[in-house]
Amino acid sequence: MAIVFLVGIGSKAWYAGHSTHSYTLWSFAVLVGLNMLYFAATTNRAAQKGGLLVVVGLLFTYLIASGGESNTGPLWFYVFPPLLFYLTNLKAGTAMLLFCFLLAVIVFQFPELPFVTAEYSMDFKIRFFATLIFESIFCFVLEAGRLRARGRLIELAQNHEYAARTDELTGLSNRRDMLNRLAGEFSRYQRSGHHFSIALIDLDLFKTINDRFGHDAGDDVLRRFSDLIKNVIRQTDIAARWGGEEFLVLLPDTSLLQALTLAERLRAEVADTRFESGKSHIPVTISAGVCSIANANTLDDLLKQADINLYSAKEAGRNQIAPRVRSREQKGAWSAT
Ligand SMILES: Nc1nc2c(ncn2[C@@H]2O[C@H](COP(=O)(O)OP(=O)(O)OP(=O)(O)O)[C@@H](O)[C@H]2O)c(=O)[nH]1
Repeated sequence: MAIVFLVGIGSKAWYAGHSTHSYTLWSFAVLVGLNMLYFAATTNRAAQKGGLLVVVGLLFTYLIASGGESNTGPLWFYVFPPLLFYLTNLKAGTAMLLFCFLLAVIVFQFPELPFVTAEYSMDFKIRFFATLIFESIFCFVLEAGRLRARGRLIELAQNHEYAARTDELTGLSNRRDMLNRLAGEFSRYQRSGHHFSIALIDLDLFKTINDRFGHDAGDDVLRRFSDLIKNVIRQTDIAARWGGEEFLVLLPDTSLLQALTLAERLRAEVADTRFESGKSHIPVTISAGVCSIANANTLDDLLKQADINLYSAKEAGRNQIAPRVRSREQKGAWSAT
């Protein structure tokens, strides 16, 4: 758009017989064009903005010093404040505006300088600065308001995005987020063959806990158990509240045996932790069904198999992990039976 303007006004000056003025405006159009070509070749946005600002600064200095056609050149100065804030930020824009004011002061104060050919009346100079200062302050306030609103919108969007994928009570991922992550991990497995496992965990006899100690105490157990999971899993693992008192842990790059080891560590940790409601001790244990993608064809299969394993852990008396495991000589390592 700037090029069209410069070429158009330059052509008008040409027909009006101001050939020097038109050549200068066309030269600026070429500089703007070169700046765009540079950006197309390098995609360096910062250099492109910097170049454009230099070109625009030079152009406005020329317009003020030469007066343009019929001494109307300084009118173009009013484009500068919004353009500067648009191209830079509040701080840099303000600094550059002050620099432009300085240039205008120099041109107005020293008409004998060799490049200054225009003459302006004192009334014009006073009104020019007054209106420009008013416009600059107005642009600054608008831009500051725009930035504040933008920051607030980004914060709101982030909060909504967080709420949409997080379980409110425990702070873990919710079921929807876990389904997305499972789909992502399954695609990674199909692409690169990286195995992963899941552990479906259920708090044993949770209804009894609620009935004996109250719903708030039950909520507290869910929160404390979630904290335990966060401490036991690796940073790359993801834990989610799958629903009610059921949790699902996704373990990337983990074999079935490694997943069983982790589930067993978590089971032991819960059994060893003292949960309390007031002064009463709440007996809390977990059961878990573990499954590896190596033993399933699809995600549905994987989840079904983990559920079946959880069911057999419950059937076998709770406070245990399935598939059943037996310990090897190495402490902490497990093998499926
Ligand atoms: N406090 C609390 N309780 C919940 C929440 N979500 C689900 N529950 C309760 O969890 C209990 C689950 O009970 P059941 O599905 O019968 O299972 P269980 O008592 O854990 O028995 P098993 O799973 O067989 O060991 C129900 O009483 C639900 O009301 C929650 O957010 N807070």
